[in-house]
Amino acid sequence: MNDNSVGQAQLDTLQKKLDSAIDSRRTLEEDFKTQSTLLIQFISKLSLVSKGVDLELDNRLAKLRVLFTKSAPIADIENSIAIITKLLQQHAITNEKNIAQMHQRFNIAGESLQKVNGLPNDLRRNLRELLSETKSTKDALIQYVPLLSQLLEFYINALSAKEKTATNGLLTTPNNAGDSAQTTLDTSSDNNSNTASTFELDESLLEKISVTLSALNLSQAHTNQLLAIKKKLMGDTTNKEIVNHFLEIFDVIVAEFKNEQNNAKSFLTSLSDTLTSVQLAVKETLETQKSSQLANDKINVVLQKQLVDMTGTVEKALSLDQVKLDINDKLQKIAGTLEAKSKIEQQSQLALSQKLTKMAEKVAQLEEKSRVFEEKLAEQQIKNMQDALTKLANRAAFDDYFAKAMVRFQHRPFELALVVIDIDDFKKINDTYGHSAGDKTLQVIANTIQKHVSKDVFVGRYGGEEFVLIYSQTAETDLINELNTINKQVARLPFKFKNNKVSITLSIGATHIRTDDNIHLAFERADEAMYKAKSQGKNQVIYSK
Ligand SMILES: Nc1nc2c(ncn2[C@@H]2O[C@H](COP(=O)(O)OP(=O)(O)OP(=O)(O)O)[C@@H](O)[C@H]2O)c(=O)[nH]1
Repeated sequence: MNDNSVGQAQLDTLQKKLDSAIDSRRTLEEDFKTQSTLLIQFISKLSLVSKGVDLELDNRLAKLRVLFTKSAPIADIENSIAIITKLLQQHAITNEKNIAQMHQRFNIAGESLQKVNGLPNDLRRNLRELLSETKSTKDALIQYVPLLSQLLEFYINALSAKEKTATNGLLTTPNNAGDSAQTTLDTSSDNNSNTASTFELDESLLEKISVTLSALNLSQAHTNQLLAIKKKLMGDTTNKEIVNHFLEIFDVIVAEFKNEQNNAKSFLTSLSDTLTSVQLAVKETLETQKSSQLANDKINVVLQKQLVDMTGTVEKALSLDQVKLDINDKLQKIAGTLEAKSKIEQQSQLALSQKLTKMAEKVAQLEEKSRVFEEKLAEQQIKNMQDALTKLANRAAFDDYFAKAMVRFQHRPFELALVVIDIDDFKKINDTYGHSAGDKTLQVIANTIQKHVSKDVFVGRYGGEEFVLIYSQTAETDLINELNTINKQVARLPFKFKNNKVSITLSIGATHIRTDDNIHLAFERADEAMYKAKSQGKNQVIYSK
């Protein structure tokens, strides 16, 4: 082999090593790009899930997504993740504060009840247990605070209402009781506190409680429990039973708080944990890159020096043979240095790809959790728009649907009609056969209406014994025919309460929306038509032009 071919072979080896170093670098960059895309997708999904929870969090996540999309410097990304982690921590603190406040209120109300004289022993024991349990665990969801406060208010009202009407000494209030929570249950007429005293609940109060309970959107299991308690409450006749059932209602609501809170808490905790570990992984990656950059820089210096040496060798050489020998020697050294360089790059690539794999696993785990949370949120949203008793759309869903229909109508008018349906003499059903019979009646009538309306008609429970329908493409005659059919179907329902056959009828008011209407005017017209049906003898449909 002549000198030229030895030199050429060395240069070829050098070229190959350089090529392989360039390839490793490219693979590294591609891997990083793939993982960045994965993170961008994850952050998008995360933004969707946490949307509306906190405006600032929404914005920060959007910014982080942009940073990833435009491959911003890793230090900026690290900074952005640190801010998001901090936000999540602040969120957790605010949440804790709200929960603490909620508990304080809960305990104040509970302790007031404890001060009531003459409470039965088992009730006192249950109450003590409930209070000590809620004191230590501090569980509650802020969205339920107004409902729970309302319920507590009913409870206190129930006791003080009896104060005023108690003429038989069953309930009295001590003269110094300035605080409504100091209401005293006095069983002086019967000193045995276990003996049940008569306590007739104010009907409007029961109705308010019933409506409040229906407005609570709890899980299916808790809703069933509440319905069962509500049923028992309607048949209660003694103080002891009523108070016990109120406490059972609290128990169900507290249990629901716990479930909901645990779900949200565990999601936020794992979100925060994952972001922290992503932040750590990014930091480590940055450090790995920095140290591999340092090692590379050092090698480059060595290479540089070796190349300079080689030039010096040629300049200083006395003979061609010596040049050959020296260059050969230097080329060996350069090849060794390049090999070391490529090894460092491979190691750094391996370390980086291991970290990215770990990160991707974490992201996948969190994606799964956020999917479950997303499903729960969607379920909750459906429940928020549904009436718990009849399973029809509720008032909120109606308001939303009708408002959107009105916007479409104002954009381009079409046959948009609104119908208000009210059950006739419904109070009589409640008064004669009890509230449970009334509830059952509402369910059966809701099903019958739903069964006999055309497809695509919106059916909702407006409240109490009132239903609303929205028709989107039905002309006057067809609308009146369909409403008459519904009316007849309901009148034919074979209701039987306490062995009495009962016929229940409807009063129905309907109208088409006019171009000069607004939501309020249209509703009033349909409502007036319904009242006209009532005043003209009930059990009929009135259409208002
Ligand atoms: N069982 C039950 N009753 C309810 C519910 N919501 C409202 N009510 C009752 O519905 C009744 C409505 O009575 P009113 O408004 O006097 O009307 P009505 O007896 O139907 O009389 P007309 O409208 O004149 O035919 C009241 O007794 C309410 O307590 C509920 O969710 N369940």
